[in-house]
Amino acid sequence: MVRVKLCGIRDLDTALQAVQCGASALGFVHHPPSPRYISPQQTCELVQQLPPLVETVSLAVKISPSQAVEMAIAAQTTTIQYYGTVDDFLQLQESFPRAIFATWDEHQAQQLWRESPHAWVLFEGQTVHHGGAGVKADWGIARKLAAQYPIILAGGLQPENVAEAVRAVRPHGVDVSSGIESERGIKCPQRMEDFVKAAMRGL
Ligand SMILES: O=C(O)c1ccccc1N[C@@H]1O[C@H](COP(=O)(O)O)[C@@H](O)[C@H]1O
Repeated sequence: MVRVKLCGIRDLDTALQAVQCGASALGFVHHPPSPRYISPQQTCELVQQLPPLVETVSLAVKISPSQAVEMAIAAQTTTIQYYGTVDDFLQLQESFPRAIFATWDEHQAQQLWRESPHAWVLFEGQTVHHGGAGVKADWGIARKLAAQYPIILAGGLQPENVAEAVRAVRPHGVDVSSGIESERGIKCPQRMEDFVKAAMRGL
């Protein structure tokens, strides 16, 4: 079964709807320039009201490994999705093993796997602003990577294309932010539900 992460959650109602739809993970963006920004403290309050058995992911963008860990501890999230260098990610893994390395660069993924073969990679589209922009990943490269190690596919996924993406890439999981919104930063309950159903249909 493909795992589904719905990212950019900012309030409890949306978080509970996402869980109800069958999402296996919820993402929280602690990156101030993002329209989906939520502070670690607000995330902590929200996370405490979630039912058990739901993975919660803090997005750490271009900050040091120690700041990323501090942030996840404050947010009380289970996992860190990290945007930075391979070296910093390797350091992060030492203190916070439940971490995912986000990249659009095939060579960075390979470099990481040479150092840490069990590292989790989220492969997304290439953007200037580090994700959340609806830019599609290169599914050909993603397929090649997924044949080597399980990956999470992100970037430009929507209810309309996620089943095809799952069939083409065969990832462990998929991740979406802008593709389930009615407007920038505002999640659409119907699109969240359609996305999870379509992702499950893909396999
Ligand atoms: O969602 C954001 O605002 C965001 C900000 C900074 C880094 C990552 C962000 N989101 C992640 O980007 C990818 C792809 O998003 P989309 O579906 O193409 O909109 C996804 O992993 C989000 O978690």
